Parts: sequence; C-alpha cells; structure tokens
Amino acid sequence: MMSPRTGLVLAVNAGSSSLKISLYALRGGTTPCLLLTSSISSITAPPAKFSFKSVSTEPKNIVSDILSITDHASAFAHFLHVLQGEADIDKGAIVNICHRVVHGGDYSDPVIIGDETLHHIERLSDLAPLHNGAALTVITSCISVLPNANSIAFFDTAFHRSIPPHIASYAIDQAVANKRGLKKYGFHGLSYSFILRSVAEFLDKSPTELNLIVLHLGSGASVCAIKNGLSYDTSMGLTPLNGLPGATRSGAIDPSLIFHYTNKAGRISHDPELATQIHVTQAEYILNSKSGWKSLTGTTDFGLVTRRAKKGSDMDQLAFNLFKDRILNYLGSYHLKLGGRVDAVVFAGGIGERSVELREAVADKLKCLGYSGVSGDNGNVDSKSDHVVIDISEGTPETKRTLVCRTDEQFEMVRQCVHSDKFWSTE
Ligand SMILES: Nc1ncnc2c1ncn2[C@@H]1O[C@H](COP(=O)(O)OP(=O)(O)O)[C@@H](O)[C@H]1O
Ligand SMILES: CC(=O)OP(=O)(O)O
Ligand SMILES: [Mg+2]
Repeated sequence: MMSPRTGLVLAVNAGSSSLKISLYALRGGTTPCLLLTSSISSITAPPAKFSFKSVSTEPKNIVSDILSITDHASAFAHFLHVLQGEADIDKGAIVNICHRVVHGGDYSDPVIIGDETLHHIERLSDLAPLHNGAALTVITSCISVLPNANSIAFFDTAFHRSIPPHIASYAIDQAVANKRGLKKYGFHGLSYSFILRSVAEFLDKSPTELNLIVLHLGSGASVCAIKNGLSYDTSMGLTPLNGLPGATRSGAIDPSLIFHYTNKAGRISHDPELATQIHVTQAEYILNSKSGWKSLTGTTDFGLVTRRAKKGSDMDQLAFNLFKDRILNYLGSYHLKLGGRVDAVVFAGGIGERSVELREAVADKLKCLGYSGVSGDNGNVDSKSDHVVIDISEGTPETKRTLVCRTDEQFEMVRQCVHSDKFWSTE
C-alpha cells in the first residue's frame, strides 16, 4: 500500500541566471496543491529581480529589485526571509525539498542527497559550470537551515538516458571517452518530461505514441527529438554549451575556433561572471560567459533584442536571425531522424513561450515540411495564462501541429517526488 503523502514540498530550480521556487502542499493524496511561487532573475546582471506570489487564502504579489542578491545562495536566503515575513507557513512542515541539478552524469533516478551524492554533483560542476555549483550552494543551505527535510536531487540529464549509443557517442577514441565519460548527456530533461506529459494530455494520446520536436528556448536553449515518448536526440552535449546559442553561451562552434580566438585557451582562471567560485579554462569562460546574444548585442534579454531588431538595429537583427538559423538546423535534421512522422513542434522556455516574432519566423520556415503556419492565437498566448498547452497552428491539422507549452520544471520535480514511495515515510 502507498504511504500517505502529507506535508509541504519545496521545489528549487537553479538556472544559469535565475532561481525559481515553488511550494506545494500534499494532503494525503497525490495531487500537489500550489501555495506560492517565487522567482529571482538577472542574478548575474544586478540588480536581481525578485518576485513572490502566494496563491493561498491571502494572495500576495511582491515584485522588487534587490541589490543585495549577488548569487544563488543570497537569492535563496532572501526568499527564506520573505517566506518568514509574508507567508503563514510553518517551515518545519516541509518534508521534501526537490532540487533541479543540471548535470547528473549517469544517474537515472532522483536521489536523496547525502555526502556521496553531494560529492558526485560537485565533481560534475566542471561539466556544467553555470549550474551545478549554483545548485550546490542552495542544497547546502537547505541542509543547514531545514535539516529535517529530505533534500532530493532531480537530474536534467536523466530524461536523455534513452538516446541510442550511435547518437550519444562522439567520434573520438572510445577508450578515452569511456574512461572520462565523454559523451552526449543532454539537459533540460525535467522540462522535456513535463512537456511530453502535458502535450500527451492535450492531444489525448499516450506519451509512448508521440513523436515531438521540442524547443526549450531560455537563457540556455536546446532542442529535443522525442520518439515514441523517449528522448532520441538533443542539441546539448557533454555540457550545456553545445547546440543552440544562449544568453551568454556560443552554442556549437568549430572546436578549433577557440585556439584562434585566444592563445590562453587552456589557462585555468576564475570566471568573474559566475555566481560561484569554481575555476574554468579561459576557453570555457569565453564560450559560456562572454558569448551568445549578450556578446552580439550587449543584452541578455531576447525580448529587447527582438524589439531593437524590428527597429532596424544591425547587431540585434544578426542575433535574431542567427538564433533562427541554428534552430532550423535542428528542426530539419530531427524531422529526418523521426522519418517525417512528427505530431507537433512545441515551443517552450522564456523565449519560446513569449516571443511571438520568433515563433512566427520559425513556423513560416516549417511550411515546406507540411506545417500550416501560425494562426492569430500566436499573438494571444500571453492572454491564455491558465492554459498549459496552446495550439497556435493555422486551422486544425491532424499532425504537424505547432504548440506552445508553459513548462514547469518545479512542478515536474514535485510530481516525480509524489509518485515515488522512497521519498515518503511509512509511519
Ligand atoms: N517578451 C519576451 N520575448 C522574448 N524573450 C523574452 C521575453 N521575455 C523574456 N524573454 C527571455 O526569456 C529568458 C529567460 O528564460 P527562462 O527560460 O526563464 O530562463 P532560464 O534559462 O534562466 O531558466 C530571458 O533571458 C529573456 O531573454
Ligand atoms: C541546462 C540549462 O542551460 O539550463 P538553463 O536554461 O536553466 O540555464
Ligand atoms: Mg531554465
């Protein structure tokens, strides 16, 4: 018999430049009830923007710029401070804390964090320099401030364990590759998992019947080809640097480029743009933190890039068109890999969910593959804030639909937590 699910569950998502937090209550059943959400964005481009929204009996909505937030640890401390002052929440009732950990190596399931997992996540920090170190600072703070709650790691990489070896392997010496774990791991897996389930519900199909191409476009951006409900290929690789460009990341480049960009590529240094103290090579620093549309346009805000591009700014047009071009590379190749049998192309993430212009530009190019282009609903996504999935296809195509999904990595962790007996006491 399933043990009862009672108590509060906190979900913490340390993104490269943001911290997103949700608090849920479980009252014996398996349906989590949302109590509040909080987000801190622009952590690496101060002032950080803090928002706190409680949806319980006394709704509260706080939005402010906070200068004292300089990293993920101070962002989390600020959240706890506001939680204490503004919400009638007993922190002692938090039984589980779900942490998004971007790089989990070969872990395939979520795990309660003890010393061994902590060291494992730490060792993998080199392979996700913008992420694992930041998540670790929040995890250690939770272990010390909320010692009675389980801290559980949910890995972005787990969803991609199904990618076949001929796609996950690189064409390099396999003795070295196996010894050092050099292969494609893929990321944004919690988001892809949420999207797969939500789209399956929306289309009234089993996830195992679905072939999707999903674009998760945020500060970090990736694409995933989902075949019969399983990840078949994705654009990020050994690290979240490969594939599409991002806010400060170059995405895929000719690997030799970096040695022509700088003659200090291998020199180890501290990345001053990072919120944590980890050391990386100059090559990693340049390609993770000094590239992307920030390097082209001076801003990490793709909304601003789009507005300025429309007014004719050359560099912003370059950034917009370059991003669209790289997205098309994956859309074309993933259609071939899926044998042309695609139920839907799905847009998600901060840019995918908000950029009317990028969706329209990409959907226009997809018409040659049998897509219908976007309808007027493409401009109405924001007004449908209570919809998780929105169909923006022109007409009502049977397949090859164009959808937008409001992804929620925090909810996905809580859902997985609720469905796993091992995180709930039998007493
Ligand atoms: N109206 C908009 N149009 C296009 N992009 C937007 C808009 N609003 C926000 N964004 C982009 O969304 C990004 C954040 O996406 P999100 O998925 O929340 O990021 P993270 O990768 O930090 O989780 C911002 O960096 C910004 O570029
Ligand atoms: C993996 C990754 O890039 O995550 P995020 O987009 O949250 O930074
Ligand atoms: Mg994110």
